[in-house]
Amino acid sequence: MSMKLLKYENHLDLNSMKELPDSYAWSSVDDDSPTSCSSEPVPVINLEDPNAMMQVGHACKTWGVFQVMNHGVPMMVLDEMEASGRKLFSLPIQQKLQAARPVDGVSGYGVARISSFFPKLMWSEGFTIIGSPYEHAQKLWPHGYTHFCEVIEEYKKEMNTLVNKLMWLILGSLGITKGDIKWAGPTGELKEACPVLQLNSYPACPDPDRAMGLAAHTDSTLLTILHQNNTSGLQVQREGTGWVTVPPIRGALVVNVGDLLHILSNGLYSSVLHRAMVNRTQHRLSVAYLYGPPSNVRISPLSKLTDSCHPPLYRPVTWSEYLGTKAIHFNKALSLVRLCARRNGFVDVNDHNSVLVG
Ligand SMILES: C=C1C[C@]23C[C@H]1CC[C@H]2[C@@]12CCC[C@@](C)(C(=O)O1)[C@H]2[C@@H]3C(=O)O
Ligand SMILES: O=C(O)CCC(=O)C(=O)O
Ligand SMILES: [Fe+2]
Repeated sequence: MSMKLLKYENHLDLNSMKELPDSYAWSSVDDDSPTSCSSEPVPVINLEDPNAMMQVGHACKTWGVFQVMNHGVPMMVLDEMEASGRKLFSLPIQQKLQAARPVDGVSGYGVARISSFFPKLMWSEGFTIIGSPYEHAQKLWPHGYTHFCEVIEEYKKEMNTLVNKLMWLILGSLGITKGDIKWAGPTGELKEACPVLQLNSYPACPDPDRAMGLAAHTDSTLLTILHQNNTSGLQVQREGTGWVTVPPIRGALVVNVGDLLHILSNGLYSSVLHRAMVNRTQHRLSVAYLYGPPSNVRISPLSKLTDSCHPPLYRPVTWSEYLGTKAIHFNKALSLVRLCARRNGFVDVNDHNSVLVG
């Protein structure tokens, strides 16, 4: 029997397993348990606050993650997305496998793409939608796919509006205006890259302290907007503190700084390392809207943010080039597009284009 089939068989069992199989036991998970009780909470920003831009900038600089309220996305759109996600993941495994992600593909049903970089399996299943959801939905619900498609399209529309709002707040906080962004249209709308929607399902787990829902990673995006249901599990790593839980707040959305915003801001705003934990009794669901630049745009540090004292730290890269690097090198991808010496004076060993400065 092939490994792929075995993995999917294990998946089939995730919802009913009474014990954690060894292949899912991450021995080191509780060595670095969260310190969230004692630490400062992840910032929660009211987007209607006149000071929102300053707060967003501060959160990007000091955390790389924040939650937003009064973001303009109707509660009903969030609830319907959640219900549709639940419906999808509660289908029988054979049905879900009709829409399985091809071995060399990106969209469809399957285990986390980053699984291959880890020796143990993750306690989760994912569904990636790129472009139109019709093809997948038709395979999942041959006789009733239109509602799912409508929900996805509506969700993407709302997320696109919000991502525009957030991008301009973030760029504004860096002193960047519309004329500085090549991929902004005449009325300031950011030309839409093909957005990616990632649905994640984390079934209740018999031994949550030894399991991992989604292993630590940064997103290969400019921004990610995450909707989590009422079950906690998302944790972010903060320098000097450790893992901090991002508590679910009804109606709020989590915003992550991704690697491409890290590059665009010349490292002023750092992409955030995050992971998802699982729990013993509740099924957890999350929906990530992954926002990147249009495919022909090369992202490099904004010239307004660089001068002779602050040279560009990264070389230009398109979203798809970066995804390709990430798919091969995973968490070394960002240092592989880095040009200059690190602030601590060392040159990254992976970086063959390094120039020492200062
Ligand atoms: C556009 C993207 C961004 C991807 C790859 C591709 C499609 C799915 C995205 C995710 C979603 C889940 C976490 C992640 C780490 C994963 O494994 O798949 C993400 C990855 C990335 O941000 O690198
Ligand atoms: O489920 C979560 O809270 C995290 C999901 C995530 O990090 C992702 O989809 O990229
Ligand atoms: Fe993520």
